[in-house]
Amino acid sequence: MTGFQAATDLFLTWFKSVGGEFRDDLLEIRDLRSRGAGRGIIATEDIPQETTLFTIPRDAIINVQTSELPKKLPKLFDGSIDEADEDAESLDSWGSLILVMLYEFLQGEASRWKPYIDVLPEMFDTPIFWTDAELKELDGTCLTTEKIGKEESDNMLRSRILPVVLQNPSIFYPEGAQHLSENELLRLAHRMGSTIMAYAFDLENDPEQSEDEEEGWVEDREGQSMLGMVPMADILNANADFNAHVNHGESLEVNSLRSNLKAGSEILNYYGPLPSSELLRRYGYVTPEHRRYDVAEISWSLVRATLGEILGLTDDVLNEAEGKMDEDELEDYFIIERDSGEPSSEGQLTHPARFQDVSPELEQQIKVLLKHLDKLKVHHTPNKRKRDMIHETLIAESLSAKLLQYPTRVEEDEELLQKDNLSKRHRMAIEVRLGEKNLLQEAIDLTSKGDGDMNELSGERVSKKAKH
Ligand SMILES: C[S@@+](CC[C@H](N)C(=O)[O-])C[C@H]1O[C@@H](n2cnc3c(N)ncnc32)[C@H](O)[C@@H]1O
Repeated sequence: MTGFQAATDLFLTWFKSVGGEFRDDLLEIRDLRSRGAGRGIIATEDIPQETTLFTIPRDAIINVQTSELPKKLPKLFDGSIDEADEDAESLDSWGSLILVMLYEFLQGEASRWKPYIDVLPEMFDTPIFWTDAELKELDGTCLTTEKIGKEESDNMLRSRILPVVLQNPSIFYPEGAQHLSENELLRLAHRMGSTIMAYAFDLENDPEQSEDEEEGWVEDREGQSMLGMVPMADILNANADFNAHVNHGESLEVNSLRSNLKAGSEILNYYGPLPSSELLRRYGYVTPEHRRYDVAEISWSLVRATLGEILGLTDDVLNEAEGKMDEDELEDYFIIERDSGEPSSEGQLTHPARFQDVSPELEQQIKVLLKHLDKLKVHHTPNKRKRDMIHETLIAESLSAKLLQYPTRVEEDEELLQKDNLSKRHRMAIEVRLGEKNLLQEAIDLTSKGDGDMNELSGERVSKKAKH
């Protein structure tokens, strides 16, 4: 038996010993590493709709209510720390759970969750762990350095999390245990943070309990919900086309959703309508089913520069007109996305995702800018038809300019994906950028339907330029 299988078996035995119920007669935890999906849960029989597949008692969850750590450092967790220090922020649910996970991890055999912690990952494919060369493949996509947030996480962990462990070694380490160096601790804190990002659940109240008790499972401090690590529910992989649902009651219950869940199918949870970029950022994987939710971001500065080009206006003029706009109305970025609809109650994707419009917010901002240009008498668009033409041309050309910001073209990406020697990370980066480009092309096609008009305007611009 491999170490991987042995760890799975120990975990399942432990899960039952803490009161978890698992329908072994219907399900099996399988090794899905050959398809890059770690562990997953597979149906071994056909499963009827609304079958309870497994149940997790609330005290088997790891969080601030079940771990011993908050009892040992009460001031830190009850929000009363540093009341005298106005600059001190209390830990949010994220920071609290990182500390709890560090504590439980460092406790080793002394943690009551040890067999569960042993099946949590040591390595991640989320971009926060990518090398610079790997990150380069994401150039032009929504996954910017800021969005990936390595530096911000480092700072948060160094300033808020590590000092707590370093100042309280006798709490975090069992007697005789070797203490980690600051760098080792930082690596471990990143690992715990990423585990929480990809595995933790937002816990909802047990409706029965919250009726008569004030203290519920939703931590209402500053409106934040309570995060928790939920053994077994997080062995489930997930997709946009899914077949199971987690119910938050007295215990957490995972139920089947489909009327026809066949033996051999993987039981899949749902993380929400996430675009490939966000799925990669939070969970370190992508799937074809999530592509329908892909998004691209276009900056206002690019649209503005394109408008300057089309109308032959200088930056000064554009600045002046923009200066007349209400600052609250001025967005820096616009999201381009399809109308993807909702999955059915059985978790199926029944409608194709289609564009309705490129971005009503962008259209509105362009409209306001054109109105101010008109008022300044630097550019007059005499009739609606002409204004619409400028609109369409501007949007289509801005989207085309955005396409040029990716270092590779669609055809190159498609060719690269045919290779079978690509690393997993490289392949995922290509999927993300290709998804964005396909989306932008679809938006261009939608905008370019009135091509005749656009040609007319482009022709006008060319002749205008030629005159200068
Ligand atoms: C909550 S865990 C699911 C259990 C996980 N497979 C394991 O072995 O621990 C979430 C992680 O599982 C992987 N995962 C989830 N759904 C996946 C899918 N459809 N395809 C590939 N990997 C998936 C990703 O690595 C993700 O970060």
